[in-house]
Amino acid sequence: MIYGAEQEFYLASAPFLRYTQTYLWNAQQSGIMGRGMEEHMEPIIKIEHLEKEFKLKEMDVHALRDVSLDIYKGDIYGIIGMSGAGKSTLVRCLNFLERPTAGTVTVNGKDLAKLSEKELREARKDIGMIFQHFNLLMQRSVIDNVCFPLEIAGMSRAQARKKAMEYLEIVGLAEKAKAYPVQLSGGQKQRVAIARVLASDPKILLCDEATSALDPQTTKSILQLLKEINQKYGITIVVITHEMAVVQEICTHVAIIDQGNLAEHGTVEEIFLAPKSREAKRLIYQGYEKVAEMKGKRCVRIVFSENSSFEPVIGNMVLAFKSPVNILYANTRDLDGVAKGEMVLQLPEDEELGRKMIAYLKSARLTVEELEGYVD
Ligand SMILES: Nc1ncnc2c1ncn2[C@@H]1O[C@H](COP(=O)(O)OP(=O)(O)OP(=O)(O)O)[C@@H](O)[C@H]1O
Repeated sequence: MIYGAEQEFYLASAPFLRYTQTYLWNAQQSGIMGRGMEEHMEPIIKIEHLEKEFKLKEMDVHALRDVSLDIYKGDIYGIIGMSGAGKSTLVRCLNFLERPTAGTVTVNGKDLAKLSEKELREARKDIGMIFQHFNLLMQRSVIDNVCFPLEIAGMSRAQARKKAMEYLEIVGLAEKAKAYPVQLSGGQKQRVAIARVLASDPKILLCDEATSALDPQTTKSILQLLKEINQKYGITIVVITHEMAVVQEICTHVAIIDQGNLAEHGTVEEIFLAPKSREAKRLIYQGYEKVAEMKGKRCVRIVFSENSSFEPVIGNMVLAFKSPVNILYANTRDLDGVAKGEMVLQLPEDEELGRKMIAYLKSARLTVEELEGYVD
């Protein structure tokens, strides 16, 4: 493998462990190493049996229940669920903005609950955060917004400005350095927030609904920027969202939170190909227009995970069984840059024929899942 500037930086300036993690991350990205080898790596974030209860006057709110999750260096981990599911609470527990009621959060090998206030402040330097409403200082120019945390950390003004300009270049906003936040679009404001957080050299970036206030096109460009940052700097990213499209666009992994419980987690591909929990199915099927027509019928969802097309398989099946099938939904989705086709078919009423068709589709190496009973 060829060592680039980033690896040299790690070799020169960081302890062996950090270099090893970067090497493993790069090996994983370049396909040298399979995901299975992670078993031998420590997760960068380890959440074990996390509970969070808010005690209110009128009642207690149990926001998180027994959530356990491992996030590895280089992952872009989506946390998805409905409003009030507990996503923000979970992410705020990762830097102890919220203290868990029970369970442990270990970041970079440190159990956050065991740290003193000073050690916790130190540990938080590795964890950056961006928000839905950008949280910029409106009275300060773009460059001063990026400089602000650097100067607070003790960097000289000249040094801070130099570093801030470097990061404004990275996010494509160097020419707006002297502008004020009020003069920027939503997407530009989020870019400033990203430059500001990157300037502090975080190892982990938490994004709390970072694209929810943006239009679809701007959302795409910000997600693309986050992906570039992940790939270029190896920063682990945790993305909170209620939109499956965001998860599909950039995440490698996803955890689905439902009423404070971890409903399901895995790679985005695993969950997309075969969602198991009701909440995962609801999220995956939410784009289906003809859901009402699927009720009470023998429907199957098939997914192409390879580079081929549905038509010959379906056409050949209809010819082989001499029985038509009804196509209720067909679509292609881009999962982290890889096109996946999905289709919902209504099979014939005849039980035996339906079973044979399912076997036929499976023999064509399609992922086949019976929908009956899941569609609401
Ligand atoms: N500081 C708090 N005090 C009391 N209850 C809280 C507090 N923060 C969150 N909750 C409650 O915990 C539950 C989970 O809230 P949380 O904000 O984590 O959900 P969410 O999935 O992020 O929702 P949304 O997508 O709407 O932001 C909700 O019932 C919420 O009312």
